Amino acid sequence: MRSAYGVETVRAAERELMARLPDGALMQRAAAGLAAVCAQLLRGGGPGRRPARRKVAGARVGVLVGGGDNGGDALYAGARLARRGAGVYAVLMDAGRAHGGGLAALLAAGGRVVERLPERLDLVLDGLLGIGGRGGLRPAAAALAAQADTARAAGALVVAVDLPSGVDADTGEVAGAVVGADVTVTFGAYKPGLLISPGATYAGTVRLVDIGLALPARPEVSALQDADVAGLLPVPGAESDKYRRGVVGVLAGSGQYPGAAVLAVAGALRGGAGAVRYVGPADQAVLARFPETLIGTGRVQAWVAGPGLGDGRLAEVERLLASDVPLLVDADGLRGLSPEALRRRTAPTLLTPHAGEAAALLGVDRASVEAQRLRRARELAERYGATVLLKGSTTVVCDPAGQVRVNPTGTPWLATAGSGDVLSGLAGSLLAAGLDPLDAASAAAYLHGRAAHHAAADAPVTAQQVAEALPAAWRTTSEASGAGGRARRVGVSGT
Ligand SMILES: NC(=O)C1=CN([C@@H]2O[C@H](COP(=O)(O)OP(=O)(O)OC[C@H]3O[C@@H](n4cnc5c(N)ncnc54)[C@H](OP(=O)(O)O)[C@@H]3O)[C@@H](O)[C@H]2O)[C@@H](O)CC1
Ligand SMILES: [K+]
Repeated sequence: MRSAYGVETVRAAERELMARLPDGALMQRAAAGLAAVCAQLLRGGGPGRRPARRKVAGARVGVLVGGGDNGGDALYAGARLARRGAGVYAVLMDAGRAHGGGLAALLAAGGRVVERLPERLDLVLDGLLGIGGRGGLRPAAAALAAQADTARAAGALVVAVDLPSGVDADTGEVAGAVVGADVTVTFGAYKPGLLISPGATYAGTVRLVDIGLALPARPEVSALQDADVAGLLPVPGAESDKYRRGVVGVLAGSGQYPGAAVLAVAGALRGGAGAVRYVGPADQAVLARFPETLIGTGRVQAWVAGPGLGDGRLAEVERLLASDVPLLVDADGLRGLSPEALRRRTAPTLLTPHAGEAAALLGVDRASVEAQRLRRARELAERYGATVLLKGSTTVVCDPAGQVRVNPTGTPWLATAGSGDVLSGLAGSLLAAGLDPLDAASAAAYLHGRAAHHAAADAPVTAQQVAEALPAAWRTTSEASGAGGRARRVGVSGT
C-alpha cells in the first residue's frame, strides 16, 4: 500500500523527529537521498529521455532554488553532485532568501550561481517550493518553472524536490503554472497531491526517501498495490456454491441502451460473485451474450442499478434504495438522487459517478470536479452518507468516514463508451461476494485499470475488451503479489 499524508501530519512528524536530532540532520538525509536518485538517473537508471551519460562527473545540472527549505534540499543535493564532478548551476528565485547553509555548501563544492538556466543540461532540480507552497505560483516562481519546461523540452530530466512546484501537496490541485517533472523525489511520506491528478500527472515517477518520520497508522490517502488487492479478491473454497459466493443483481439497460446491460453483466460475471441476475428489458440481448445469466427478480446479495436505464425506471431504483441490500448506483440511477434517501438506508451504498454526474449531485460545474477531485469526492461521500467512487483521470474512492483510496492503475484508454458499465458490474459483484464498499470499489477500479492495460497495449480499447481482459488482470494481480489462490475465502451468509 502506498500511504500518503497531508502537510500538517508531515510537519508534526518532522517536528517530533527534529527535536531528537542535531540541527539540519533531516535536511541532510533528504539531500543525500535526493542526490543519490539524481546520480542514478544521470548514470542512466531512470526514465531515459536522452542517452545515458553513465557517470555523474561531467554532467550538467541546473538547480532552481526557492526561498524555503525546499530550496535548501536542492542546494545541498547540488553540492553533493558538484563534489562528484558535475557542473552545477543554481538560479535563485530570491537571492536574499536562499538557504544560507545550502548556498555556502554549493559554492564550496564548485557550484555556480547564474541568472538563468544554461543550455544543454542533463538534469534540472526543481527546488522552488515544497510543502510550504500555497496557492498558484507567484510570477517569479512561474518564470523559473517556465525555464524548467524549456530545459525539459531540450532533453533535460526534471527532478522535483519533494513535489513539483505548483502542485498542492494535500489535494493535487494546480492553479496556473506548474513544473512538469519526470521524477519526483519525496521525503518521509507520499503526499496526497502526488497520487491524485492533476498533481500526479506532473509528478512523473515518484521515489520515496525515508528520513525516519514516525507517521500515524491511518494514512489520509492510500493507493492499493498488487498484494493489497490480491488479499481482497474473493476465492471460492471447497464448500462454496453459487449462492454462497453471492449473487449480484443488475438493474440496467433500456430499449435505447441495451448495450449497457450487456456490459454491466459482463463486468459482474468476472467479479467473483457466484451468479448474476439481470432485471430489465434487455434480457434477450444479455442472454444471447451470456446464457449463464439468471433472469428476473430473486434474492441477491448486492444490486447494481443505473447503467443505461434511461429516465423511465427511476421508481425501480427508488425501491432498491428502500431495501436493506448493499447497492451500487451508477449513471442514470444517480439522477435526482436525494441525500435523505441514502442517509435512511441501513445497508451500504456505493455511488460511482463520473465528473459530470458528480457535478450534478453537488450542484457545481464539471470543471470544478475535475480540478478538485479529492475535495469533491469527500464532499459527496459526506453529503450523501455513501461510499463514492469518482471516475476519471485519477479514480478516487472515499467512504463516509473519510477514508480515501486513489487508484494507481488507470489509463486514459479507459475513457471509452461503456467502460463505466463494466466497472459498476465488477464492483457490484465484489460487493455481492462480501467486500465492503471501500474495498469493492477500490479493488474493482484497480482490476479495471489493469484490464485496460492488458487489453489496450497502447492502442484504443473497447469496453467489451476491457471486460474480457478482467480474468487476466485478476491473475496478474494475484501472481504479482505471490498471493495466487491464497486470497480470502468467500461464503456469504443468509442465502
Ligand atoms: N521541515 C523539515 O524538517 C524538512 C523539510 N524538508 C523540505 O522542506 C520543505 C518545506 O520547506 P518550507 O517549509 O521552508 O517551505 P517551502 O516548500 O520551501 O516553501 C516556502 C517558500 O516558498 C514561498 N512560497 C510559498 N507559496 C508560494 C507561491 N505560491 N509562489 C511562490 N513562492 C511561494 C515562500 O515564500 P513566503 O510565502 O514566505 O513569502 C517560501 O519562500 C519540504 O517540502 C522539504 O523539501 C526536508 O528538508 C526534510 C526535512
Ligand atoms: K519542488
